[in-house]
Amino acid sequence: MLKTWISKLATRQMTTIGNKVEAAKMAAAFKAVDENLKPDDRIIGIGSGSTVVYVAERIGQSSNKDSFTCIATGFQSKELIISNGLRLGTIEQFPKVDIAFDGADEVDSKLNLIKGGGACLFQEKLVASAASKFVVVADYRKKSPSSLGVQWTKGVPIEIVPNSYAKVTRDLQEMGAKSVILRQGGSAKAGPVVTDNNNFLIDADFGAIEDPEKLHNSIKQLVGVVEVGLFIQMADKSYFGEENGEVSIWSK
Ligand SMILES: O=C(CO)[C@H](O)[C@H](O)COP(=O)(O)O
Repeated sequence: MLKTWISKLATRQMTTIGNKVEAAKMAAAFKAVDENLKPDDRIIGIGSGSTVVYVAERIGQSSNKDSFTCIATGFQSKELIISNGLRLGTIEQFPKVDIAFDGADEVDSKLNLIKGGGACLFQEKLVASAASKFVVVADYRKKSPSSLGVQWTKGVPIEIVPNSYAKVTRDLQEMGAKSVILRQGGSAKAGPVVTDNNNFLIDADFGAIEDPEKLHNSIKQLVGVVEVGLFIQMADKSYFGEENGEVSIWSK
C-alpha cells in the first residue's frame, strides 16, 4: 500500500518536473520566434532536438508562410518543417540564411555552446554558420554555471568519418580526454549511431573546459574529424525557459 502510494507520488513528481521542463522549452521557443523573426526574413534555419519542435510550431502559426523558406539541419528538422506546413528548401539552394533557431546541450555566459546531443551537429553548424543571426532556445538546465562541460557531462560530441574512429579515439585520449566513447544506438540499434551524413559520433569528456576555442581548434585539426560540437561565438542570443515560467535572455 505504502509502496503504491510512494510510486504514485514519484510518478506525479516526475510528471510535474517533465511538464515544467516542457513548459520552459515552449516559453523560450515562442518568445525567441516572436522577438526575432522579422517579416522580411526569407530564409530560416530550423535546428534539431526537442526544444526546436516549439520553434517550428510557432513559425508554422505565421500568417505569411508563403513568403519564406525553411532550411533543415537533419531528418527530424525536415519532418518538423513539413508537418508544420512550412516550405522546405536546401542549404545548397540557399547558402545565405537570414536567421537560424536551434537548441543546445549547454550554453556558457559568452554564448559558446555544446551541441550534438541529438547527433545532428554537422548540419546544425553548417546552417548556423550560414545565418546572419543565430538564436538558441533552451530550458533552464542548459545554462552553464561556469565553464562548458560542467552541466553537460556526457562529453563533447564529435562527428567523424567511420573508419577513423580508432585513430581519433587514440588522438583524443592523448589530448587528455577523461573518456572517449563511440556513441551507440542502444536498444534501438546494435552498433554505433550513424548520423544523417553517414558518419559516426564520438563523445569525448574533457571535464570543465577552460578554453573552448582552443579545444575546438585542436579537435578540428585531427584527421577523421568532420565537425566538433563546440559552437564558439556563433550564437547571437540565447533564450532560456525558466522553472518559474519566465524566459531569460543572454545576448552578445
Ligand atoms: O544539438 C542538438 C542535436 O544534435 C540539439 O539542439 C541539442 O541536443 C538540444 O536538444 P533539446 O532541445 O532536445 O534539449
